Amino acid sequence: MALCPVVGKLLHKRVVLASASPRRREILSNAGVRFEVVPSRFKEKLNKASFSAPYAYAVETAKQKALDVASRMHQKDLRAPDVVIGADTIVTVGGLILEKPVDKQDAYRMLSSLSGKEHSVFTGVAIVHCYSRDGQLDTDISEFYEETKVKFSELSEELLWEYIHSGEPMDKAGGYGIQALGGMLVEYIHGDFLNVVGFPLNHFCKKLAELYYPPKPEDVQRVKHDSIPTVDTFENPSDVEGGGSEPAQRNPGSGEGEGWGPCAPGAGGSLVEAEGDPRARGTKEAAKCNRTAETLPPFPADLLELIEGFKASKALFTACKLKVFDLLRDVAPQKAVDIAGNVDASLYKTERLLDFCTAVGILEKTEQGYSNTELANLYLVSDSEDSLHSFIMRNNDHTWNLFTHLEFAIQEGTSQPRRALGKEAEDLFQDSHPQSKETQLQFMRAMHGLTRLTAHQVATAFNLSWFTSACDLGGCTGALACKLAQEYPHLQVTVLDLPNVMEHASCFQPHGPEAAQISFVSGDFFRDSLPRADLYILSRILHDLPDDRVHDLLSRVSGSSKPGGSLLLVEAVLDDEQAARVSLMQSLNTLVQTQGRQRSRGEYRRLLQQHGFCDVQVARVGDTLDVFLGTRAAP
Ligand SMILES: O=c1[nH]cc([C@@H]2O[C@H](COP(=O)(O)OP(=O)(O)OP(=O)(O)O)[C@@H](O)[C@H]2O)c(=O)[nH]1
Repeated sequence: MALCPVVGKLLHKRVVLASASPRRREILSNAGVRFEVVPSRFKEKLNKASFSAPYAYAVETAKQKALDVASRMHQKDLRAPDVVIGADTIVTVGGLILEKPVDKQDAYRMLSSLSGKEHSVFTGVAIVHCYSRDGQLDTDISEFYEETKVKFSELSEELLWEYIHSGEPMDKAGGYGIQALGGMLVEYIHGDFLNVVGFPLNHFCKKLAELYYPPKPEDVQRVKHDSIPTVDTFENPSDVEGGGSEPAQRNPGSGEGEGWGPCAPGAGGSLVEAEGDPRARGTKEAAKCNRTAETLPPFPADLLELIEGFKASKALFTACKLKVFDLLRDVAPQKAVDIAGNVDASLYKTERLLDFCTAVGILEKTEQGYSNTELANLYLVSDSEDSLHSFIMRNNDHTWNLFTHLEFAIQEGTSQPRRALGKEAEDLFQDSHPQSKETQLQFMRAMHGLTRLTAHQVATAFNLSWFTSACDLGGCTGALACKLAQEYPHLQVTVLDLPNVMEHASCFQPHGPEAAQISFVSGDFFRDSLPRADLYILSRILHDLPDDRVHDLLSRVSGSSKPGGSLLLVEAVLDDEQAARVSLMQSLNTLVQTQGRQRSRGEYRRLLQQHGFCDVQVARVGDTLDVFLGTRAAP
């Protein structure tokens, strides 16, 4: 692949990304760069007025971020990394520089100044090559910036506040994330999209090419000014023999603005080398080393992520189990020593865990200590409204064990609760296998968090306003019922679930006005008569059941439905290409846990029709869920 040789030049180096931005991390790792993350502690408070142009401010800030990390790492290890990359993204409008908003009012101020206008996004980048000379840090700095123009639509007050309350603006330059909800505000962009997201990858590759493959005078005519060189363009004997592997050193005679000097004759065409200079010797060795790097196959970044992915999951599970995010919700920032003391763990190892959490964007680290990111406050704190803490703990305590038996599930074609948990698959959802109150509550909280993630979209996938009564079969904590009641004030919703679930449902009952619309009924939808309703709901139930039980349940629902009544079915389906990876992973989850199976959209549609539900409509919700609405025909 043409881009690989450029990025491949970094493969044998210790590369550090001096940034806490999860977006920068993702962009660089998607490009196959292997690197460590050490967030910079440089305070972004240079005097903006002292810069001739906004981009100069971004470039200088990027440089200071990278230098801060280089010098800290050098002091700590007495060895700096080979390359440190720093970046800074700003937005400019009407002569003002906008950085990350400090609070919601600030986000409002920023976003309203962008409404209906074109603005510029600048990302400054510094690539700092580090060398150790007599114990001192020496650096060669290469810097550049990229500009992208973005135009916003006119934004209503309501939209602005809704967007601000989503929490997305808070850690983003200019108060928006073009890659997520913020993309909806954008009318057009001119330039590099990834530059807006935080890292101008294309310009970065060109810069690397310029550094590692400086054109020889005779090549100047051959190289298109703005192209990223490929192997074909540059691979020739003199390039391989003499260099092109280490960045070309600045010609001592050339000024800062002149960029990188052309090759010195006799040094293989690309390096200025001094006899006896250890740095030059290192360069020769590296050149030999990188000769093979050029012919290496593409770096398997995605594969490595797959191989090691379980370690990242386990680190998150551990931080949740130690309630690190609860601790930091209450008091932040906190130093590692205080957090370790609070969670009763080793200081050194806690610090490693906290730094990992910082690197993956769920904690922030400053000189004052660690704090939760917005994401952690929303989802990782154990008692937040949208908490996924119990879902994470369920994965840690339950699903993890099941997945260690995946090979048996595949070989034997059976689910594995007996081997993994000492239970039968059918006992997982039944009263027949009593669970401790804590396990039951953990399961219910996990389902609650998961259901809430998509409940609004499920409730509004179709216009359900003409129904007056609904029954959510296996509706657990009533998370979906609650959204339905909020959306449709004339709808009465019954939640039917097993007695062991209903026993704890009161812990989740809503307190708002919608509480009066919801009732909880204890029962087994396979045995007891179903509460009367003109809309039945089966949300994420059928995939856990084998075919005979699916037919059994659907015929009971169909038998209870009046002509004109409907069934709303919610399931992750198997055959949608876009969602293939997530759905396939869920299908592994189903096969290891239960006797059910994931089905295709066509299969669910046929199942509904077979049981008398016609005019089946389907809507896609989020990345994975399909919502089906079928109407009971007259028998
Ligand atoms: O559309 C988007 N625009 C910007 C972003 C993110 O915004 C921040 C910009 O902040 P900064 O450059 O100061 O970087 P930090 O996040 O503070 O990390 P450092 O440790 O590098 O200072 C950046 O994260 C962009 O990715 C976005 O996501 N979308």
